[in-house]
Amino acid sequence: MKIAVLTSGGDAPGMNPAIRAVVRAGINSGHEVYAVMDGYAGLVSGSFEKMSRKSVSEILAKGGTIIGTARLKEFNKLEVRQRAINNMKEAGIDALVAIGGDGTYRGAKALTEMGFPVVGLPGTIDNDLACTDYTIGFHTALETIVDAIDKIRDTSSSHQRCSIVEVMGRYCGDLAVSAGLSCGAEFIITPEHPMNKDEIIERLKVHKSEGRRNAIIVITENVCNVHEFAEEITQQSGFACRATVLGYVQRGGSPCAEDRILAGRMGAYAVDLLSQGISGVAVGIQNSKMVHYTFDEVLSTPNESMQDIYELAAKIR
Ligand SMILES: Nc1ncnc2c1ncn2[C@@H]1O[C@H](COP(=O)(O)OP(=O)(O)O)[C@@H](O)[C@H]1O
Ligand SMILES: O=P(O)(O)OC[C@H]1O[C@](O)(COP(=O)(O)O)[C@@H](O)[C@@H]1O
Ligand SMILES: [Mg+2]
Repeated sequence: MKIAVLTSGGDAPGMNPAIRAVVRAGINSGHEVYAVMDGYAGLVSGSFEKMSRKSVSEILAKGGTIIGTARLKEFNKLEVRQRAINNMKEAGIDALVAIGGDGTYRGAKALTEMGFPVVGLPGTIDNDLACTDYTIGFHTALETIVDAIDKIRDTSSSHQRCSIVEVMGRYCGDLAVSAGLSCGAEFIITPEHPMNKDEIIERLKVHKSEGRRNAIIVITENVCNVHEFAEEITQQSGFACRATVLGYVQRGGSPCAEDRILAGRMGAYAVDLLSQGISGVAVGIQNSKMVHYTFDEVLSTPNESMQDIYELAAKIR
């Protein structure tokens, strides 16, 4: 079988180990493996490169994705996807492994509905996909955030300030809650558990009156304007407050061991599925076991895998 592999949407640490696993497991199972450059854009332009064992050597520790990624709006058009399928058929490609997040899965579902076999791997720092406990990249981004917040705590405490730290996640609070819990943040604000600003300011006043030197607020992006919120806190709470938007630093860097292993397992599992003639599904990890669900199931199921972490953060705050 000729298998193509692509990475799409926001890059995530661990995408390279996932590519490596698909290539190595594919070749070891007697398949040919092709890389598609720059996500769905490469499918549409027919940008394929045959991979060898050597072309994926020394990439386990590299951040980003060596085959590039893209966001291609036009992929929601039928004629654009048809061009992608025609290009794959012309190159003799039988199946595709698409590594990315929810948008990538929507594209993969659409290709599946057009009759082309696709298997999805969850590659996003956001952890915003259902039917998997973790996505590839989540743990590395979490470590980066924890390291940054610990550093912010040092300077915040020295100056007796309150610090707001905005983290990624798009509309999913999993990074914020996990980082907030790990760093003992005084407040964690997520789309799942938003908090009333007035209540936070009241609690900060109490905090200040108890002689506490600083406070950390971890917040998911897209919840509010953190600079305006910092100004309100400064005006009303008694704490001078600064906001830090962590930004793209969270997406870069060498994948942690957990992400490398997860990516390896998922890549090999995807090849096993295709070898068995199974497609139209996305791979996940649940209770340490590899699982697969249809794209429809993943995209229509609420993402509640971290429910217990949200509850724990509330219990031990
Ligand atoms: N409804 C859709 N139909 C077809 N393709 C889509 C759809 N939504 C997203 N995609 C494709 O998937 C790409 C990646 O999605 P995006 O949301 O940017 O990142 P991620 O996959 O990481 O969530 C998009 O740029 C687009 O090419
Ligand atoms: O790279 P861009 O286009 O600025 O997108 C930023 C978004 O990408 C992410 O880093 C990753 O999101 P996706 O995995 O959905 O692509 C989000 O956390 C963030 O909101
Ligand atoms: Mg996404």
